[in-house]
Amino acid sequence: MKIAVLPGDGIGTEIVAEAIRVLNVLDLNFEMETALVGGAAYEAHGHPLPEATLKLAKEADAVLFGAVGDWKYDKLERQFRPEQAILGLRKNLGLFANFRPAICYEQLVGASSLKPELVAGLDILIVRELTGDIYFGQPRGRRTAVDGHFPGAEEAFDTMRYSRPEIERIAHVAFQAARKRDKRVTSVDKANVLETFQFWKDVVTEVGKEYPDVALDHMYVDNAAMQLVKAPKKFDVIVTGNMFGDILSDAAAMLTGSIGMLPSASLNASNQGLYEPSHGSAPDIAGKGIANPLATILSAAMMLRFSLNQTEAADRIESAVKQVLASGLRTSDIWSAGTTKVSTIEMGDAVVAAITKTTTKG
Ligand SMILES: NC(=O)c1ccc[n+]([C@@H]2O[C@H](COP(=O)([O-])OP(=O)(O)OC[C@H]3O[C@@H](n4cnc5c(N)ncnc54)[C@H](O)[C@@H]3O)[C@@H](O)[C@H]2O)c1
Ligand SMILES: CC(C)[C@H](C(=O)O)[C@@H](O)C(=O)O
Ligand SMILES: [Mg+2]
Repeated sequence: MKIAVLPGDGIGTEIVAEAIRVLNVLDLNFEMETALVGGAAYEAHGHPLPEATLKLAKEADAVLFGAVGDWKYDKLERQFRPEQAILGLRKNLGLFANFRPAICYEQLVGASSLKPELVAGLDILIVRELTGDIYFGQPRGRRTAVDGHFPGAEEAFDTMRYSRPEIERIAHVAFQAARKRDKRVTSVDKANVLETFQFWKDVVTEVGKEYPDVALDHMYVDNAAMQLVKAPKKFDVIVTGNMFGDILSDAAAMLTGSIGMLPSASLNASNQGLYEPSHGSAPDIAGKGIANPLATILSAAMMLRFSLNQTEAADRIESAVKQVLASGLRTSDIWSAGTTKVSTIEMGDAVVAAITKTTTKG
């Protein structure tokens, strides 16, 4: 078994280093190979997703990804911007199903920006379609407007689109996930305005008929954003398109205490997966040694569970994380009075130590 390790930029390198230490202590005998991606790859090879990196990712059984991006690349031609690396990996590997579980650990109830009673016990799953929608629709570009409010003016445009099979397959993923949980799916759309999302709603409804044991309801995305901060525990599984899923998952991150707590798994049809925290390269804190590595460590646990058939090892990582939080250690993003502030590396040390302790106990 081979894991492609792509740390990327900013805090990507800091948090992936901790996840690697956690994987190493489990002694699972995987081969790991590291490659450059994002801005780091652009600097070295002139492209954010070099051929060799893509090849490594395709050949691996799973990819562990950090984050890409930095403000200094924002003026580059789009094809050279770091973000194209993660988009290219998703597209090239066919990683259409993105799982973003938002779980509020008991110890972090007070770290959320919401009232404790709204998030205590929270366990929701966002299933985000990841290879379609306005992110990948063609045509897109710049042109001179021929109509609209300002004919003759410079304008930019993107194309929102979804095909029936694309919606069907992500809907199946969501219903099947719901069967293992509380058997409720909320499909989030904007069918009241966008034809793409009326179609989305129609197709999800059709697929839902194959899952009579799962309750399906539909919600407009603006209301969903509100409900997520009003009564998040009412959700079980949320299924939605690429762009709405991006936005709603960052909002859901704060329900867990911090975006530094939200892992993710992106799977293709053959269960090959890319695992990454839901957050970005955080240039504002990069290099300071204060980033929370837990979203990446928990993404590594998802990798063991979903792609590498190592359920027990995944359980051990997750219970080590809970133990560390119970012992009061916190990176600054989840720190509150009465807890102990630790660095990225100290948090990694603590998870490694908690795993080692359970190993010794046998
Ligand atoms: N998958 C990815 O690689 C990915 C995802 C999102 C954003 N990005 C890129 O990252 C760059 C920064 O984007 P942004 O600032 O909008 O989003 P971001 O997620 O990087 O950061 C948003 C805020 O959350 C904080 N934060 C994020 N992760 C944290 C962690 N692990 N511990 C503590 N605090 C954390 C940051 O310090 C920042 O204040 C951009 O170039 C963007 O395109 C990449
Ligand atoms: C960096 C960017 C392309 C990416 C996205 O929009 O999908 C990020 O925000 C994410 O959530 O993984
Ligand atoms: Mg995002």
